Amino acid sequence: MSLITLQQLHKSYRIGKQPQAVLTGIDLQLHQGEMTGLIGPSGSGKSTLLNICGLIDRPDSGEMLWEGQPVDFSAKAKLTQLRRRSIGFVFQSFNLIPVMSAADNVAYPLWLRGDSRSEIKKAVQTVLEEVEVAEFANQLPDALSGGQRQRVAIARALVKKPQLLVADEPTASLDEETALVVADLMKKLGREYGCALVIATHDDRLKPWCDSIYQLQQGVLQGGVQ
Ligand SMILES: Nc1ncnc2c1ncn2[C@@H]1O[C@H](COP(=O)(O)OP(=O)(O)OP(=O)(O)O)[C@@H](O)[C@H]1O
Repeated sequence: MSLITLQQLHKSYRIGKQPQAVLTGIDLQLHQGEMTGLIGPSGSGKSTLLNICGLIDRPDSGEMLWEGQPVDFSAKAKLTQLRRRSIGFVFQSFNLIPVMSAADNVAYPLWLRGDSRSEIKKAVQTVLEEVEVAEFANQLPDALSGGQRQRVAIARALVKKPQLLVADEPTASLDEETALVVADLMKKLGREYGCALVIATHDDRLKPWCDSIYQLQQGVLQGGVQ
């Protein structure tokens, strides 16, 4: 069974008096252990679709199933709980908290969840080693390179062992070599942690990492399993 099933999702934004249709009938399944790529021109709705998958935004109509159960977008507290517990996010601009060390940034989702200090310490150390930045644990984000910051952001997304990892242009701020290393790491760790990974990208070089790749054009998805 897929982790996430989207059925006939529609979403528009109102700009002035005019509604602008962005998603016009999206059908998609995301499977654990697999990487799904979304490509498409700027403004085609990739972030909008990721935000719905990540329970940050809601569709106007259509259904989203999580492990086969319909998601109720009006149940805000339940959505927040599911998002905190089960979804990790990686962004182009890393979104690390500048006044917190790399280790504390990674620990943050576990503090929010109320884990014990000893559990947090162990989990943070393990994941920082997996993304190969353990030696920078006590540094502030400003002291790290872009690639190192994105590794810390990946660690922060994975530390709670999410079922879904949502990545919006995760390599767009990185040089070519670093981008490919980061893509490789996300794919490897996504498999290891058994999460479904959905990634929006302009970067054609990431295609080989994707199990399925979809082009978002005029509100609908084209493509599929590679
Ligand atoms: N909160 C919002 N209010 C109004 N319009 C929005 C909002 N968010 C997105 N849009 C519009 O929806 C369309 C799709 O935007 P979206 O950010 O999803 O595209 P994208 O494919 O991710 O673009 P990019 O590749 O440039 O990041 C755009 O026309 C954008 O202006």
